[in-house]
Amino acid sequence: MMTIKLDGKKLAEKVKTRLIQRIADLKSKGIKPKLVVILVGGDEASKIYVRNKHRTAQKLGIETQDIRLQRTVKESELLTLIKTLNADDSVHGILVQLPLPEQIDAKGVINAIKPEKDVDGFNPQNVGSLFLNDPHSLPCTPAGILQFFEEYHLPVCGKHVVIVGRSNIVGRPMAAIMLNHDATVTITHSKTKNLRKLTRQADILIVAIGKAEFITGEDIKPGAIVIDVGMNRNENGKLVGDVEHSSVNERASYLTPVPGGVGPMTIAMLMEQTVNFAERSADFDGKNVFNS
Ligand SMILES: Nc1nc(=O)c2c([nH]1)NC[C@@H]1CN(c3ccc(C(=O)N[C@@H](CCC(=O)O)C(=O)O)cc3)C=[N+]21
Ligand SMILES: [Mg+2]
Repeated sequence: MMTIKLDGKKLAEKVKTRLIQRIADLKSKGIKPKLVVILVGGDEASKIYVRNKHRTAQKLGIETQDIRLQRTVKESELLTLIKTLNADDSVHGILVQLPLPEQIDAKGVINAIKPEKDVDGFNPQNVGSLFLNDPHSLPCTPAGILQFFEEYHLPVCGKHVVIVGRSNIVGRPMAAIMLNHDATVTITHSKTKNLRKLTRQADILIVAIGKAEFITGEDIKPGAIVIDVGMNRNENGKLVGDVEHSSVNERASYLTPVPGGVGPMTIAMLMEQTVNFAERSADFDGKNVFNS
């Protein structure tokens, strides 16, 4: 079987192109979309993410500000900063890069971000709205994955979607989004018995567990659509996904590459969400109607 590559680089360009006019319209109203990224310490994946976010935002004319804090920063300091950004009308989106160092309670920090500025869609209010099929913002990676299904006209309704991984960032919100699109959803994780028996039943398999090449050709049903969310370095320092592409290729009907698949889409959706939020602030004539 010929496997069709789901090209995230190309699709991300398309998503960004459809933002250009919207950003111009905002600017004619005196509004420049602005995203603030808070970084505490910083691992390798985070650095890639930050670099790519910057480059993309700059090209589009979205303002980004990075606030870099020491790894040893106090939680109270971080919370004070978020409060200031929540109150700043020039800021439309706030993203706190995860993971955070151990001394900081990530849950408390995410809770502190005003839901209307929560571009990641991680705040419990936004998670709840998503689960009730009335989303305010979608987590960027699952939102980016959904774009592939729309772009390539791949039906989701009635399909069996199997998700490997139950993280707050990908697995859980992805399950909610697929359920909202009338899929039958199975979430598998480290405690799942006979996990590979379930992955073989998937019409659509979404893998987000952070284990290099965990899913191989034998683990999928021929013709399945496979979405690889992983970004791991193998022993040679090469970037590899959670899927073994050599064996899944020619067995899957569609497959996202790594790199160039889900990663660029995550960034494109982050930009789109920032623009969405800036438009909402403009619609209300600068007045903050979401008093939270
Ligand atoms: N609050 C928060 N939200 C996140 O969404 C979030 C986060 N924290 N922490 C870190 C992870 C990681 N992440 C990436 C997104 C895109 C690429 C990306 O652009 N990847 C490209 C480039 C790879 C390369 O340059 O080597 C690709 O896959 O093609 C990478 C990593 C978002 N995350
Ligand atoms: Mg990728």
